[in-house]
Amino acid sequence: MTDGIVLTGLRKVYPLRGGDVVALDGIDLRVPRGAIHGIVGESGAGKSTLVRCVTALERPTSGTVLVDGEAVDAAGERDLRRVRRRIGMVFQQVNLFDARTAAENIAYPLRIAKVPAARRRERVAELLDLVGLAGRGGSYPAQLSGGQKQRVGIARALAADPSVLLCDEPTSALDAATTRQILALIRDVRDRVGVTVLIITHEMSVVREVCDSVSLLDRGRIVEHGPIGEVVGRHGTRLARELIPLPVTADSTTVEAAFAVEHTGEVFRAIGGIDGVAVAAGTVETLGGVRVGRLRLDVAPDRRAAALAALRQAGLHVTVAPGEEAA
Ligand SMILES: Nc1ncnc2c1ncn2[C@@H]1O[C@H](COP(=O)(O)OP(=O)(O)OP(=O)(O)O)[C@@H](O)[C@H]1O
Repeated sequence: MTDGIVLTGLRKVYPLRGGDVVALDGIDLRVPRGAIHGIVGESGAGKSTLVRCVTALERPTSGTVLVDGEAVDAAGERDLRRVRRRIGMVFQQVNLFDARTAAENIAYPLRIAKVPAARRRERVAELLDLVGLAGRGGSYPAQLSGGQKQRVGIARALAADPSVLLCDEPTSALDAATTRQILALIRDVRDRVGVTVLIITHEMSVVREVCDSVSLLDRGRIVEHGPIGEVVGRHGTRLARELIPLPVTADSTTVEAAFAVEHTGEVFRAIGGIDGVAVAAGTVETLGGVRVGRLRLDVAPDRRAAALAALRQAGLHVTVAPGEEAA
């Protein structure tokens, strides 16, 4: 049995009168048990369709979806209910019952599954504790902040002890500080209960902060994929560029450059060999568990084009102000 999520040759075509829409065009993806995987991509790339296929809300046109070794795509009505119970869903809009307390909202899927009342109470107390809301079970949604409501949403998604947590834009409605707390909670939940997490997002900061690996979806295909440490190290790729957002300088004589810290020696040797480049400032930060060095470099205006080419040749992610490249 293969644990986690395995998608093979997943294809989804929506037949429309004006011509078929190919929403997923042959997706192969494996997310091992306990991993946090991000799916990023522009609007229309196929992210929601992919989620709907994993939760069996949508039947793929062809290909297979396995969750912990069980074929979701081929499940019959009865199996489907059991398979769906293995998948917890967290959405941008939490959609709690306003007239029910946090505890009652969390207990709801357990009532549906006919879990006895005593066990329900026990489980709800465990879940409130897990999501950092111990003592708030009696609060109504209107008495909770956006972040607290999302905590209730996560507890509710985990109630039936799923093996997969699908998070569809889980933090898009939250401010930056609350986003960080919710992402830390998702990571903590993964560490404590070993759930496999798939996060659909359009925010690279979410990927940076919480994901172990990432796939970039473009017109129904995975065009870039890998562990965060690997994708940020790939030269000139879209994910590497977007995962290492360096502040763009408006000054044509300075540029920013980033590199994996283990290459510091080579990077400094390379810079030392390039005419007209000097290090002005530097810092190191950790990104998805990978240490990345950032440098601000002074570049002599008359050597600019050659210096930028040489820096890139040396494997640095170089960022210049828009319109400054040719200056
Ligand atoms: N039910 C449907 N019928 C027809 N076409 C659909 C249907 N659902 C999605 N599509 C099309 O499939 C493609 C992928 O859509 P999808 O919603 O999966 O993208 P997305 O990456 O989730 O976008 P967003 O970030 O805007 O939600 C789009 O071209 C969309 O118009």
